[in-house]
Amino acid sequence: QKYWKEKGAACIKPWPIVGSMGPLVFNKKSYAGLIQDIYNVFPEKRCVGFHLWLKPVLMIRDPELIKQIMVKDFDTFPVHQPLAPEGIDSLWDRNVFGTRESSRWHDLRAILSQAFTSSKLKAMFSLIKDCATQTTNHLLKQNKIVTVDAKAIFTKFENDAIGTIAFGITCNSFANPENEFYKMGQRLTNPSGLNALKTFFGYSISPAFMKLFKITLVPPSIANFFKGIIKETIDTRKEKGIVRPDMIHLLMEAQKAYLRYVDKDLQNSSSAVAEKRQLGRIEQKKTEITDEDITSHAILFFVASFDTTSSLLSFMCYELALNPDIQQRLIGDIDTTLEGCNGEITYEALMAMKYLDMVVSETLRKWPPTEITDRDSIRDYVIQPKLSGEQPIYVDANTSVWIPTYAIHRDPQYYPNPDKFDPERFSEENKNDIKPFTYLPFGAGPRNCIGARLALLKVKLCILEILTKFEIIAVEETQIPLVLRKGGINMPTDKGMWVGYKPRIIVQ
Ligand code: HEM
Repeated sequence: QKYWKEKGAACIKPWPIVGSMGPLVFNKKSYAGLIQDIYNVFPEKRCVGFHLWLKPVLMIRDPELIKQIMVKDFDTFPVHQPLAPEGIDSLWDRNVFGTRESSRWHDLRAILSQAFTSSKLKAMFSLIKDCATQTTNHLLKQNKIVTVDAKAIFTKFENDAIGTIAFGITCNSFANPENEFYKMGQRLTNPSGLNALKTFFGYSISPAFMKLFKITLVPPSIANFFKGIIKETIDTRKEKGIVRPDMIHLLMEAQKAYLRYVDKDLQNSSSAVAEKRQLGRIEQKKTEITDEDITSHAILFFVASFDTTSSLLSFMCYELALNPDIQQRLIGDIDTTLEGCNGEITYEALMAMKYLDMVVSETLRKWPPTEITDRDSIRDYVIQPKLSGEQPIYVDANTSVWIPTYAIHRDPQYYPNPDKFDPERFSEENKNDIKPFTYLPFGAGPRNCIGARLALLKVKLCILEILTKFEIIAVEETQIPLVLRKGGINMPTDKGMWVGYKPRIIVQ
């Protein structure tokens, strides 16, 4: 408390050792609930100080200030809080999320952005559609109402989708639920015990402890498994000249472009040219991409999309089950769209579906898969007073600031009746009323989610496939209202998200 008082910010009184995380640690609150509580303590303040264990963190409440930090003053806040001490996890440190080197981040971001252009997404469309079809076929096979925890279905869908897009492999987790890739993916994204602790809190508890015991973010057994897959894929592709419209291909192309560049460069060996080469490398934005880097990014894509995408799909099914009017309108829209393209959905037709987009947007508003996002300052910074009675707030270099996405999305001053699932908030007429920087499911500014367009494509395609064949209904097991699990991070629910998938046509 003293720390933030001296820096000029209102602050929540920390508990010894656990700081402000007590309610989470002692299973009294979900992570989302805790964020909301911290957010609500000082409703009139633009920011509030709290403690992540012993580490002081500043939560930014005011949308204007969020814009200032994420966009205008990006140069001061260009990185996320490191998840592990630098140097301990070479596999993680080099990817676009983990790197703290500004020029490398810029280059990687430029290379990776090419994977998410409309033409690349179009090329991936059929790979994703196959996974969505396998999901519906699995449910259809049973030819009855299938009652299931939606999350269990969509983790399989997402595993297969990211397997094919980022690793270049076909899994079909429905036909083959014991596949090693799925099991390793579960271990990677659902860490338990010490692993869970370190991925979330490790660095803020004690970087020295992590360094001493060489605790890595991606445990060596899992890293080696994924490294093996990537190596095999790269070798086979090089050997057989295979070209597939996925992310490995893109990174392999970037790797080749760099090697061509260095090759050409090394033909001139005088020292004068060396300097030119140095400049040229910066100007031409050529970043070396090693096989390790490709592995690192494949793992990053897995981690970044596995839980987020499957959560979004699960929450959407839950809300549709509880809101049959909304679901019927969506089904009507889907049927009309399919009629317009002879029963075979196209990328363009899917992207043009307005009501589907409204339903997805509202799900992301009510249930954002990532409760917060963050930025670290790389130099000292002052938040100048703006409201009467405010004083300057001094943010030292290497301070973390948090953007409380979940709490903002549930704040009634921005979204009246926030617990109501209402896609109309995102209609053509209404969406312009949403205050800038109060809708942040994919973050904002230059460091926003690079995979947002891919995520939306996957989710829309999958839900369309499902609603073509099924109606989603509430069943006895459906928890109403839905309760987030106390002590849980990344929006887990207390009792799962059980719904029924009722075939629209039962085959006799
Ligand atoms: C519903 C699904 C998803 C949600 C809700 C989501 C959300 C987010 C959020 C909130 C951030 C931080 C943004 C910021 O701080 O401004 C982020 C970053 C990121 N996301 Fe996503 N994400 C999703 C899916 C994906 C997918 C499918 C991929 C890639 C395959 C992906 C790759 C990334 C990467 C690489 C970053 C870090 C970008 C950087 O630091 O430059 N995400 N995501």
